[in-house]
Parts: sequence; structure tokens; C-alpha cells
Amino acid sequence: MFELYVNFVPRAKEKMKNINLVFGTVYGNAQFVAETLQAQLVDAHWPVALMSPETLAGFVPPEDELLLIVTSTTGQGDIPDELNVWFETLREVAPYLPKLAYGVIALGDSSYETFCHAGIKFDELLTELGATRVGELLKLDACETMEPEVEAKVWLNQWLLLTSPCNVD
Ligand SMILES: Cc1cc2nc3c(=O)[nH]c(=O)nc-3n(C[C@H](O)[C@H](O)[C@H](O)COP(=O)(O)O)c2cc1C
Repeated sequence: MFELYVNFVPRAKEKMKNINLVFGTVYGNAQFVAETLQAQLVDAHWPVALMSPETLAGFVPPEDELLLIVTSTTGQGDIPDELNVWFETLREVAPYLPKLAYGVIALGDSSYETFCHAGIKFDELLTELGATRVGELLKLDACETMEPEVEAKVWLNQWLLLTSPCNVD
């Protein structure tokens, strides 16, 4: 952890791409995680735009910025309704995004066979669109933690380090 923190600080002097932080939620957990990560990024002077689902109409992720999706799973492996509108639009419009780097944080419950499928669906779609996932898809299990934001914050530090090549022109 100490090493991560030390690495994180000098990066503030490097070119930092804006992070478009998109979330989808039913009961508010994913939104809270996204807001916690937004605060972490603001503290680090990292440019970030928190985008709630209802603001996503017509949004095509700019390829010279980073995309970070935080979504819970609902129903039987479904994306929360409001975010699903954007997902379906992206799938229909199918913009080719070969230079886009993204990350996914999926909230779910491992008692469901469709554990974290909303996050997995986004990962699969973005891969189909030619984008590149940075780091592992983070799965946060409601069976294991009541504080998903804690693990998400640690993951974000690692993700920022992994995006380093993406921040170089
Ligand atoms: C009705 C319902 C359906 C759910 N379906 C799934 C599911 O299919 N897969 C999964 O991994 N988690 C599922 N979950 C668990 C939620 O994704 C998990 O509790 C998550 O933390 C909720 O986050 P949110 O408050 O942002 O919606 C479901 C929860 C509820 C209440």
C-alpha cells in the first residue's frame, strides 16, 4: 500500500487524461462507490467527470480520455435500467473505439449465478467495440463486504498506475 501511495503522488505531475466515471445503480451502492472514487480523484487533482445514467444520452466516450464504469447487477444478470438505455444505444450505434482505454467495477452478489453480469456485459461490449480494458474487472461481492468502496479505492490506485502508458501521447 505504501509503495502504491508513493507511486501515485509523482503521477500528478504527468499528463493525466480525464476520467469519465459512469455509474449504474438500483439501490445506491454503485453510486456511492462512484462518488467515493470521484472524491479520491479530486483529492489527487486527477480530472474526472462523474456521469449519472440520465446524462448519458448521446455520450460516446472520447478515445483520448479514460472510461471507468461502476455498475451493479440487477434482475437476473441485468444492467440497471437507466444505465441499460446507454448500453443498448452504444450497442446499436457501435462506434469503433480502438484507442479507448477503460476499466470496470462490478457490484454483485455471488449467491446469483449471474454474478456481476452487468459489469461483464459492459466489458464484452467495449471489447467488441475495439476498446482495451486496463487491469482486471473488479468484482465486489455483497456477500463478502458491506463496504465495497474500500476495495474499490485500492483498486483505483492500481488502475491509475496501469493506465500510465495510456496517459502518454
Ligand atoms: C432484485 C435483485 C436482483 C439482483 N440480481 C443480481 C444478479 O443477477 N447478479 C449479481 O451479481 N447480483 C445481483 N444482485 C445484487 C446487487 O447487484 C448487489 O446487492 C449490489 O451491491 C447492489 O448495488 P446497487 O445498490 O448499486 O444497485 C441483485 C440484487 C437484487 C436486490
